[in-house]
Amino acid sequence: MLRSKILNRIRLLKPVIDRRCMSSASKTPLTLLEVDDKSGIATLSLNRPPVNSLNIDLMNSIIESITEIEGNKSRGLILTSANDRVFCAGLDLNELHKPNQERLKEFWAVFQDVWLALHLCSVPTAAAINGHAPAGGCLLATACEYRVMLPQMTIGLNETQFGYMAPKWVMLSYLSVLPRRLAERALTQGKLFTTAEALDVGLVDEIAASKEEALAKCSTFIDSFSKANPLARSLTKKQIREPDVQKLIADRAGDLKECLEYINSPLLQDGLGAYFEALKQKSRSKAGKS
Ligand SMILES: CC/C=C\C/C=C\C/C=C/C=C/CC(=O)SCCNC(=O)CCNC(=O)[C@H](O)C(C)(C)COP(=O)(O)OP(=O)(O)OC[C@H]1O[C@@H](n2cnc3c(N)ncnc32)[C@H](O)[C@@H]1OP(=O)(O)O
Repeated sequence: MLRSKILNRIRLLKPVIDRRCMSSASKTPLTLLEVDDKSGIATLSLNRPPVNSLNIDLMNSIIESITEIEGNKSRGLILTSANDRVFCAGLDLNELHKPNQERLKEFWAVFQDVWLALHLCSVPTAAAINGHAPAGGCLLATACEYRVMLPQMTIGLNETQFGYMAPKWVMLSYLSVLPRRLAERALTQGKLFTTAEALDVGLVDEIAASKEEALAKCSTFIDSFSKANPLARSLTKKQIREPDVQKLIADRAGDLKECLEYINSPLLQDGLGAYFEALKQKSRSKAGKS
């Protein structure tokens, strides 16, 4: 009964995700998908310069790739970045700052979809975190089952640093990896963990000296399921993740409404504007422009 319920729910989910995927074709490859013909493991690289910030097109491209990977019977999915400094800079602040309301609704729905698609992905998933992973970038990493990170990077849900509170389902993704007291402290502080700190608290599982080593460690993790029946493994993962997923699926409209109110509030728009300006200023001074 529960199995068919879960499968039906996934089928219900899929049409939403598939329909969204068809709606936008990006001109440049926002994601690069390679399947190793020996191991059968798919590597999905985020490829939206300069920092893989998540806009509608990139998130649709990720969803499309996950749907393709699940359909082509890949043995596993490794999520990584084509950029050697940044894994993913989180949500594209251009989508949140002074947003077009219709676009913001679509943006948020796709944000919900990309988490559901990755969190419920039927094949084993691992993140080779070869760059900084703040906020939404951290969410993509925690949606995966295993995380390998390179040194001297940062990862964490830093929303309170720019005046936001992460949505409930984003917090749940953190709580699926960190003990509650630590997750609460990190969320309220908006903490960005260094690679060493992230390993220490269990936010990441291993550290690798290079991207190649990180990919190899992720492949070893995926190989650890070689003796498990793929369907039984997938159903077991979905059953364990079902309660968290249900909290979003049961009230996607409510989550969207709360997000719109929150993002559009003047206080938050001011905070976000100042934060975004500081980022641009930092970038300009780095490039030697005053
Ligand atoms: C009740 C609650 C319900 C709902 C809640 C409502 C809303 C919640 C909102 C929520 C969730 C938010 C999650 C998010 O992901 S918001 C985004 C958070 N991201 C960040 O804070 C990261 C910011 N970026 C950085 O820290 C750094 O850029 C870096 C560490 C990722 C990389 O540093 P670099 O030194 O390599 O690069 P920079 O010079 O800083 O940047 C280069 C370039 O990229 C621009 N940029 C950086 N990050 C973003 C971004 N997230 N979006 C858009 N653009 C970004 C940066 O401005 C530079 O651009 P220019 O060169 O100035 O053009």
